[in-house]
Amino acid sequence: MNATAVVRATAAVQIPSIRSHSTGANYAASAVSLTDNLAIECRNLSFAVRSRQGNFVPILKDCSLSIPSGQFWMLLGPNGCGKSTLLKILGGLLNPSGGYLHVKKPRSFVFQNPDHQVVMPTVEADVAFGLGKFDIANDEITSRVAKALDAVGMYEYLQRPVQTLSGGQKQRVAIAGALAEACKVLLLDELTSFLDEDDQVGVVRAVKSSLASSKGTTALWVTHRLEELEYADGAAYMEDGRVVLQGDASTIKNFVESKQASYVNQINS
Ligand SMILES: Nc1ncnc2c1ncn2[C@@H]1O[C@H](COP(=O)(O)OP(=O)(O)OP(=O)(O)O)[C@@H](O)[C@H]1O
Repeated sequence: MNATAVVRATAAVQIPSIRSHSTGANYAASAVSLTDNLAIECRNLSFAVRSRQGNFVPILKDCSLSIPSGQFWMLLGPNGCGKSTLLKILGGLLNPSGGYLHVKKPRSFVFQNPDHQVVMPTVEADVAFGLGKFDIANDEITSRVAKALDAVGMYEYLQRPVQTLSGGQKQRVAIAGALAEACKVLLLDELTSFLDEDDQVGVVRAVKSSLASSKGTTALWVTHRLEELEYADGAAYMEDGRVVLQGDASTIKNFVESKQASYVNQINS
């Protein structure tokens, strides 16, 4: 598939549902890749929650998305359309009710509020923290931490206590933690929503430059900010639980702007 082509997100392949419904707890995601070039591939994903009355409420419906390896993509759409839900499914934090899912691993999820994930006393200790689960030598840990902090422009903060960092600097440390673990897919949920304008630009640029210095890491970034699209290789737009359009960033930007203009026209007429 041409990565920059605009693709109407329709279900090209009919894949039977793995479950007809789910709270998701015991879904055994059978990961099958259609194409090795894709870091993320989902087709006809569905996800439902159970209401207090016991009914299943669909959140994702026939949701399909393909993201090539090594690219920086953004996911946009109106409030409540399902962006965070899709991201959590891609990150393995939620299990889909049905459909087809492939995400390259290891994958890392970076949350909106950096205070929830930057937890160690110093920057160096925080980035090294996640490496404790691997059987690697101290020299290798030191080297990975240095490279990851360098990739997000934070190497000079190595010894800084984390409580002295700005929100954007904490976000970058959280991203460095994911990069140090050599993640193949980086999932970032509205990182810039808590940040001032300088920090917002710093974080989005850090992701962009860290992908350039990594070996094929792919990032998917949920945002409401159209101006961030200038950093993206591609983007997808969701409405009502499904991706309605995916393609190059400028096409998605034009699409969203024309939707906004037609909405303004409607309320003015
Ligand atoms: N556990 C849940 N129980 C009930 N409804 C849920 C649950 N999780 C999500 N929803 C609903 O699913 C829909 C999609 O939520 P989600 O957070 O994925 O949207 P979003 O596109 O990320 O929204 P926003 O841009 O406002 O962050 C919303 O209507 C939300 O209220």
